[in-house]
Amino acid sequence: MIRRLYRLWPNPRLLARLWLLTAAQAVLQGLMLALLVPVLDAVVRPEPDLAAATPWLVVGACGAAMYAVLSIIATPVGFAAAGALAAQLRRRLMRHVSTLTLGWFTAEHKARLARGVTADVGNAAHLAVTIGGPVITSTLLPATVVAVTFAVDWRMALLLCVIALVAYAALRRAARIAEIAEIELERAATGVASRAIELGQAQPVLRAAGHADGTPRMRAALEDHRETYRDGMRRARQPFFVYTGVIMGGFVAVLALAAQLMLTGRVGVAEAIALLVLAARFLEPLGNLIDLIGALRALRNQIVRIEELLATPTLPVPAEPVRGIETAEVEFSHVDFTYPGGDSPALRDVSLRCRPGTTTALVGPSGSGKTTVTRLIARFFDIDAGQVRVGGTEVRELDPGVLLDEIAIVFQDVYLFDDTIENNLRLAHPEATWDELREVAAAARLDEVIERLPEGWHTRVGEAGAQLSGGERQRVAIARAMLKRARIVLVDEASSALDPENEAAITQAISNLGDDPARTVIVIAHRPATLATADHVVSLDGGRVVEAGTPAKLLRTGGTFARLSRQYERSRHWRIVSTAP
Ligand SMILES: Nc1ncnc2c1ncn2[C@@H]1O[C@H](COP(=O)(O)OP(=O)(O)OP(=O)(O)O)[C@@H](O)[C@H]1O
Repeated sequence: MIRRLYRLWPNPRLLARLWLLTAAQAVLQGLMLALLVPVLDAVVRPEPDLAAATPWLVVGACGAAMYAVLSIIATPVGFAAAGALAAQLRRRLMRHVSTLTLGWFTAEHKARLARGVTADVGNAAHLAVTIGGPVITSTLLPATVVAVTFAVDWRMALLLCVIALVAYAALRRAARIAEIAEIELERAATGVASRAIELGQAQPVLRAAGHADGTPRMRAALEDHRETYRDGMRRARQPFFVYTGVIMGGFVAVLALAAQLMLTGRVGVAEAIALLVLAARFLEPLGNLIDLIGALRALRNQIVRIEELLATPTLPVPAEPVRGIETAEVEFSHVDFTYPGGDSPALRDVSLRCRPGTTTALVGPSGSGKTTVTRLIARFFDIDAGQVRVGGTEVRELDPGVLLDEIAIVFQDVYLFDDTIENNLRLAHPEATWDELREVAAAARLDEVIERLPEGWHTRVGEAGAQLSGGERQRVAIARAMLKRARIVLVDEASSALDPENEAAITQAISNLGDDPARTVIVIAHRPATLATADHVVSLDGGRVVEAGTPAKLLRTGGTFARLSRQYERSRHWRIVSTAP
C-alpha cells in the first residue's frame, strides 16, 4: 500500500511528515504505559511510597507534554496534506487525459473519469491523511505495548501475540469481503453515472420519445446499485461479528491469565493491575482496526482505479520529437484509417495537399470521411497506413504540444465556457491586449454580436454558450483561432440552417481566416458561399478522394462536386409555404 501511495504521489513529503508524527505519538503512548509498572509498584503496597513514584510521574508528565506538542504540530499538517495531495493528483490525471485518443471518451469512460477526478482522488487523498494516522496508531501502539509487556511478564506477552495473530487472520478475511463489496458498489455506481451522462446528452431525443425522466436502462442501473449496496452490507456483517468476538475472547483470556498468575503468586497485585491496563491498551486499538479495514480497502480500490486511469495508453510519442514546423502545409499520402472498434475503413488511400495561404474545402456526402480527415490532422487518432504530414513532418514524429499550438479547430457545435465573451476568447491567448481582441473580433465578425449584447465583452455566455446562437458561437471560435495565431485552422462549418446574417458573417469570417499567407485553412463546407471562397476543393465519397481541384474546374467536370453544388443551391432556395386553401 505504501509503495502504491508513493507511486501516486512521488513527492509525498507532507504525507511522510504526517505519518512520522503519528508514529512518534503511537510509540510515545506505548512507552508511557511502561511507566505504570514502577508507579503501581510504588503505590500499590501496604505503605505507599510516593517518593519512589514521583520521578516516574515526572517522566510521565514530560511524555504527556511531548504528546500534546506532537498533536499540535500534526493537526495543521493533516489539513494541508489532504488538499495538496488531491490537487497534485488531479493535475496529473488531467494532464494524462489530455493525451488520450478521442476514441477513449465513451459514456462509460467519461463516467469513470468524472468519478476518478472527483470522488476517487478526493477520497483517496482524504483517506490517506485521515486513516493513515489511526492505522499507524492501531498497529504501532499494540506492538509497543507487547514489547513493554515482555518486560513485565513473558506469558502475558505471548498471549497478546496469539490474540494479535488470530485477530490478523480474522481481519484479512473481513478485508477481502469489504474489498469485493466496494468493487461491486463502485461498478454499480459507475453504471449509474454513465446512464446519467447518457440521460443528459440524449435529453432532446428522450423528450421527443417521451422518456425524459429516465430510460429502462437508467432504472435498471439504479436498482442494481441498491441491490449491490444491500448485499454488500449483509456480507460485511458476519466478519465484523467474528472479529469483535476475537477481541472479546482475547479480553476474557487476558483476565483469566492475569488472575491465574496472581493467584499462583507468579506476579504481585501491582504487576497484575499493570498487565491488565497494558492488555486493555493493546486490545482497544486492535479492536478499532475492523472499523478502519473497510476504509483501508476502499482506499486500495480507489488507488487501483486511479492507477488504471493513469495507465490508459496515450498516443505514442517518439523519444526525440520534432519541436517545430517551418510551414503550415498539410499533406496526406495514401492514408488508410479505421476507427478503433469500427468494422470498415473510414478513409482509404487518401492523398491530398493543402498549402499555406490557401483555403481547402472538404465536400462529400454524410459519412464520406470529411470530419475524419480533420481529426487525423490534429492526431486525435493514429492512422493504419500511409502518412499524415504537417509542415513536412509526420504528425507521429511531432511533439504533441507543437501540434496543439499550431492547430485551431472550429467545431460545428462550438463549446463555450460559462464565462464572459472576453474570457472565452482569452483562453486562446491569456495575455492578448484589447487592441488584439478588438482586431480579431472584427475579423471574425464577432464585433457586431458583442455590440448587441447587454454587457458587451463582459456578457456571460451561459452554460456551454447557450446565450448565443450556433452561428454566433462559431464566430467566437473563429475569433479564438485567430487570436491563438494558429497556422492551421480546421473548420467544420455549421450544417444546420443559419439566418442570412449569420451565414454571410461566417462566410466572411472564414474568408478572413484565409487572408493570412502563412495560414492553411481547411473547411468542411456545407454552403455554396463558402465553397465559392475556397481555393481548392477535395471531394470525398466512401472514404476515398473522388476529385480535387479548383471550384471552377470541378464545376466544369460535372462530377460529385458539381452535383453537390447544385443540391446546395437548390436547398438554399427552399421555402416552407402554406398549402392550406
Ligand atoms: N468515433 C467513431 N467511431 C467509429 N466510427 C466512426 C467514428 N466517427 C465516424 N465514424 C465512421 O467513419 C466514417 C466517416 O465519418 P465522418 O464523420 O468522417 O464523415 P463525415 O463526412 O464527416 O460525415 P458528416 O458530414 O455526416 O459529419 C463513417 O462511416 C462513420 O460512421
